[in-house]
Amino acid sequence: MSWNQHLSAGLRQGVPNAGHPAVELQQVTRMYGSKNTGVAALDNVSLSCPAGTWTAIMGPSGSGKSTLLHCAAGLDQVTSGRVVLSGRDITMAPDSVLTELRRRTIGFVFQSFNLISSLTAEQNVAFPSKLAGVRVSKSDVRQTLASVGLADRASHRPRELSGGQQQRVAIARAMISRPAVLFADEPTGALDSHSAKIVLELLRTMVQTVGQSIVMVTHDPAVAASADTVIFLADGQIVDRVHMPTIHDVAERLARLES
Ligand SMILES: Nc1ncnc2c1ncn2[C@@H]1O[C@H](COP(=O)(O)OP(=O)(O)OP(=O)(O)O)[C@@H](O)[C@H]1O
Repeated sequence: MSWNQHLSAGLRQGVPNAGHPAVELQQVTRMYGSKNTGVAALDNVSLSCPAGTWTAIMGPSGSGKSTLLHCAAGLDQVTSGRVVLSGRDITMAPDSVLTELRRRTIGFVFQSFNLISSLTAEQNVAFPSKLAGVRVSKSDVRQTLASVGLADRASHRPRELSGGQQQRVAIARAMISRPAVLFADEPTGALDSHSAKIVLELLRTMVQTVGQSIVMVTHDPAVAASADTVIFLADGQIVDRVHMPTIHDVAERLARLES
C-alpha cells in the first residue's frame, strides 16, 4: 500500500474540517515588557488560514514568527485581539480548555523531534495519548506509523532510525489524535536535503489526501515553497503574502525584507 492509501485508510475520517478556517487571528497584538518600553512582537495582525491548506510563516529574525505560532496554538496569550482555532474562540480560554485543546485539536512538530530515546517508535507515538488518559489501540498506532511509511520500524528506538524517520515518527505522534491543525516549527531544520524532501512530501500528502491543515514556521525558502501560501512578517506585521509560491518567489521577497 502507498502512503496515500495508508493515509486515506488510517486518517481520513479523523481530521475535522467543519467549514471553519483552521486558524484565525483577528487584530492580534502581543506586547512583551512594560506598556511604555515594551516590544510589539505582533502588531495588529489579522490572518485566516483556510482548513485543509498549508500556510508557511516567514520573515527576518525577530519579526514575530514564533510568537505568531505560539499565539495561534494557544501556547501564548495575546495582549489584544482574538484567536479562533478551528471555529473556537480561544482568546480567553482557561488553562483546562487549552490543555484539552492541545490533546485533541492541535498537534506539534518541532525541529528537534523530541522523541523519548528509551521508547520504541510505536511507544513514542502512543505515549502522549497514554499520558492524557486517552486510549489508543495498537492497530491505530501501527496504522498511523504505516501512514508515514514506517510500518516496518514500529519496534525501532530513535537511535536506530535516521533523522528523517525520527521526524516521521514525530509526525505520526502528532497525527494519532487526528488534530484539526498541525503546527510545525522548522520541521526539516535538522534534516539533510533528501530526508527533508521526504518529510515535506509527507506533509503535502497529508494536506491533499486527508485535508490536514498545517501552519509552519521556517527560515528556508525551499521549505516554504512547499506550502499553499506564504505569509511574510516584518516587525510584527504582515507585510507580504504569496499563494502557490515558487522557491524563487519566496527567496526574492525574503531577501527584500532582510536587506
Ligand atoms: N518572552 C519574551 N520577552 C521579551 N521579548 C520577547 C519574548 N519573546 C519574543 N520577544 C521579542 O519579540 C520579537 C519577536 O520574537 P519572535 O521570537 O516571535 O521572532 P522570530 O521571528 O520567531 O525570530 P527568530 O527567527 O529569530 O526565531 C523579538 O523582538 C523578540 O526579541
